[in-house]
Formats: sequence, structure tokens, C-alpha cells
Amino acid sequence: MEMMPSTMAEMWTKMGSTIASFMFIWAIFRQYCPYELRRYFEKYTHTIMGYFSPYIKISIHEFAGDRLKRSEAYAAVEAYLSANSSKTARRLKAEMGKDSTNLVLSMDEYEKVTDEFRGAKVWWVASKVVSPSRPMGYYPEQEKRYYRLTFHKRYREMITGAYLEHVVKEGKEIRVRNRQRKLYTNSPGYKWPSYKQTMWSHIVFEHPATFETMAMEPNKKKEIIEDLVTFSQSKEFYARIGKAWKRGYLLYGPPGTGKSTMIAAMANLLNYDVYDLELTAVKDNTELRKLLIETTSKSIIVIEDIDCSLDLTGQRKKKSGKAMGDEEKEKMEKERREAKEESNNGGSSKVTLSGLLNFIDGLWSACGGERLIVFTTNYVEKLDPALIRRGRMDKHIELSYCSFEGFKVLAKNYLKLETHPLFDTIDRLMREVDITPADVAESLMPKSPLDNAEKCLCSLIQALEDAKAEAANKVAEQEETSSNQNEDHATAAMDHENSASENA
Ligand SMILES: Nc1ncnc2c1ncn2[C@@H]1O[C@H](COP(=O)(O)OP(=O)(O)OP(=O)(O)O)[C@@H](O)[C@H]1O
Ligand SMILES: [Mg+2]
Repeated sequence: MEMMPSTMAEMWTKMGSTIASFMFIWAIFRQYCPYELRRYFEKYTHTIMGYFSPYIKISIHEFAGDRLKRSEAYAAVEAYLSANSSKTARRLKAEMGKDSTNLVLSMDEYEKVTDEFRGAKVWWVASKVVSPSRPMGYYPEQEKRYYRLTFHKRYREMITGAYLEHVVKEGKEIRVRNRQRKLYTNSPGYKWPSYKQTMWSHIVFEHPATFETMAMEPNKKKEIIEDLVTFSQSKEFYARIGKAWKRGYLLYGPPGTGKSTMIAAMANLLNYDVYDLELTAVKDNTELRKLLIETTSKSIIVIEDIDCSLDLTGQRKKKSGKAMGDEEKEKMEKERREAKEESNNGGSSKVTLSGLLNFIDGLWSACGGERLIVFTTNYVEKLDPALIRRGRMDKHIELSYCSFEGFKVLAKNYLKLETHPLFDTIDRLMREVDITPADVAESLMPKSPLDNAEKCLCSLIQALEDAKAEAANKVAEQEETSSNQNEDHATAAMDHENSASENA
């Protein structure tokens, strides 16, 4: 009897702790259970159903395997279904198609459509798995979309063979037809690696420049166009000689001579996408490679002002830093840069020259194929020879000051003029002084609704005269300084002689 109270107390404490641990386990169980349980049930029902069901299912996932890249099969199926589902599906989603004039319809999520192929009926469902957000709520939910094809066992051979081939082939054709060309950028913006599947963001590419509107010598223009067209048609040739199907262009020349314009014209000529790569926003070589892998074929990868984004030592720097020249500012810039680099992963993060070289012609660059890599620069002599040797930059194109031929193209585009009495004056002046196509274009632009062609031509002549006067001034100044220097030298020499004779 004496033991009783103590045993009772013991029992109560035990029970209390048991309840507490039970509650604790239950809480955890409740938090994780529903999803796990669901998965568990799903798994087994599927297996059991599989024994009895006469149907076969094939899923095509958007990001297959280690998902470096969006699955091409998925994209093809998506296109195929978008063209074939709009008649039967009830819930569709609409997106802007080519030229932003028409809407392209495709199946909405969980929508089911039927398709027929040589008498066999198949069902397509667009679906997705949503993996739960992490317990900490750190990352948002991840969606994995896929299409599921269901058909009767009887048709197994035909569906897995001929039908799928048909779907992929037609899907690819539809994609080419509906393709809206895109301009991609790797702008630093926000980046959630697990949420955002791709590192590029894009907008629709709608630049109006073409080779017809470009001011250049006709022969040079023709040569470039032929080079580009030949490249785009040489798949077999590149395969035969064992080279990756890509070509590098280096566009160099003073500012305002049409380097960026030419890239747009190239994209319009070949119907390619454009990837505008901002090297200064790339953290390191690994990231550079990731960006490369994510580019698609039939595209132009552009690195503008390559001399400013990469130093020969592999140190990156900004364009402004170079232009200032002033030592103080250079130092400030350097400090700022260092601080910035430190804040983004302890200074170890940078793209090196060798990383860039690998990007251009390393093993990874062969994936995808049919690609142009274009560099632009104002100072070709500053670039590392390794970077621009043939094989990396196969074709070097110099864009230079406007010639009279170039002017005629612009006059035709801007003023609809083939000839004019003032053309002779302009021809003469253009031989005497350098003017960029950008400056010519600006002069030929009507400034008010009343401006006519003649007025525009006069304004160009004025601009040419001004440029000529400025050039003459510069020459005079230079002569003056050099003659001053010569005088200084002469007096110094005389002094020296005098002192020498005095000493003697
Ligand atoms: N060859 C050209 N033919 C027609 N227009 C031109 C040409 N060059 C320049 N322009 C006009 O001048 C403007 C500036 O040209 P663009 O941006 O292509 O120069 P850029 O060579 O890329 O200069 P930067 O080196 O400063 O980047 C364009 O909007 C275009 O209208
Ligand atoms: Mg440019």
C-alpha cells in the first residue's frame, strides 16, 4: 500500500511523456503524411490496374532526366496537339503566334483529346505533377508538366512506331511554321535556380533591319549574304568534314558603323533567334557553359563590345572604366569592381579568357548545331589573337565609314532618291572626310513635316562641311603642339650645347 502513490505517480509521468511523444510523432506524421500516402496509394493502384487494363500509357515529360534542356519530344507533341486539339478540346489556352497577329491555341492542363491514326484511337492528356513546397517554405512549388498518351495494347507496334514518328515530324513542322523569333538575354534580374528552369529571358525579336537597308559596298554585302546562306545550307558538308555546324563572325569598326544593325539583318536573313550574351553578368565559366547549353539551334549568339567585357588576363571590366582614362577614376572603378566581386562569392567568380575560348569551340559548343557566334568590337587590335584566330572567328568583317555607295543606299531608303544634282558635291566631300553611316542617317532624317529631300541633303552637306572643318582644326592643333615640342627640343639642345661649351 505504501508503494502505491509512488507507482501511481510514476505511471502518470510515464503516460504523460508517452502522450507527448505520441502527439509529437502525430504532428510530424500529419505534416508529411497526405502527400506520401497519396503517392503510396497511387503507386499501388497503378500497378494493380496495370495487370487488368488493356491500355498502354506513354508519358512525355517536359524536362526529362537531369533536365539540362527542355525535351524536344515534349515541344513537338505540344505543337502537334495545339494544331490538332483545337477542334475537340474544350479548354484551351491561347498564346500570341508569329508576327503577333494571331492566337495559337493549345490544350489547357488536365484536358483530354482524342486522335485517330489508321483506324486506331488514342487519347492525349496534358497534365502535371506538383511536388510539394519544402517544409521551410523556401522554394515555391515545382511543376513538372507532361503529356500522357493512352492507347489499346492491340496497336502497340503501330503507335510506338509510325504514329509517334508522325506526331514528332508534324509537330516540328508546325513549330517552324508558328515560330516567333526571339531575342534572349541573360540579364541578371532575379534568379531562382530551382524555380526558373532556364537562365535566359526573352522577348519577341522584331528588328526591322535587313541587308537591303544596310549601307555598305554592294560587293561586300553580297559576299556576306552568300557566306551566311551557304553556311545555313551546309549541314551535310559540316558533317562530312567533321566540324561542328557553327561559324564565328567578328564585326569590328568605329561606333555607329552598323555592327549591331548587321546582327539584326543576319537574324532576319536566316530566320534565327538571337541570344544577346552579357558577359559581365555571367558569374563564372560554369554558368557560361550552362547558358551555352540552353541555347537552341538556328540561333545567333552575340557578345557585344567583347574588348570591354573581358580583359586579356581574364579580368572583367566595364566599358565606362575604359573610356574615362583618368587614373583616379580608374582606381575607383577597380575598387568598386573588387567590392562587387567579393560580394558575389568571394572574388573567385569570373569568366576567364580560356572559359570563353572553350565556350566558342570547346566540346560543348557542338551541341545544338546551326549556330552563329558574333563578336563586336570597336578596337580589334586590343583583342587576344587566340580569341579571333580562324576557326574561332572564321570571318572578320570590317564595318567602316560611309562610302558614297553606302550613302546612295541610305538616300534611296530615307529619301527615295536615286540621283540628285547635289550628289556630286556629297561624293566629293565624302572622299575628303570620314563620316559614319549613323551620322549620315541622322542628317537624312526629316526633322519636321515640311522637310523635303533637298533640305535633308543640304543638312548632310552641312554636316560634312562641319566634319571637314573640325578635322582641319585638329590637324592644325596637332601641328602646333608638335612644332612647339620641336622648339622646346631645340632650345633644350642649345642650352645643353651652351653649358657644354662653358664647361670646356
Ligand atoms: N551601315 C549602315 N546602314 C544603315 N544604317 C546604319 C548603318 N550603320 C549605322 N546605321 C544607323 O546608325 C544607327 C547606329 O548603328 P549601330 O547601332 O548598328 O552601330 P554600331 O556599329 O553597333 O555602334 P557601336 O559600336 O557604338 O555599338 C542605327 O540605328 C542605324 O540606323
Ligand atoms: Mg552596337
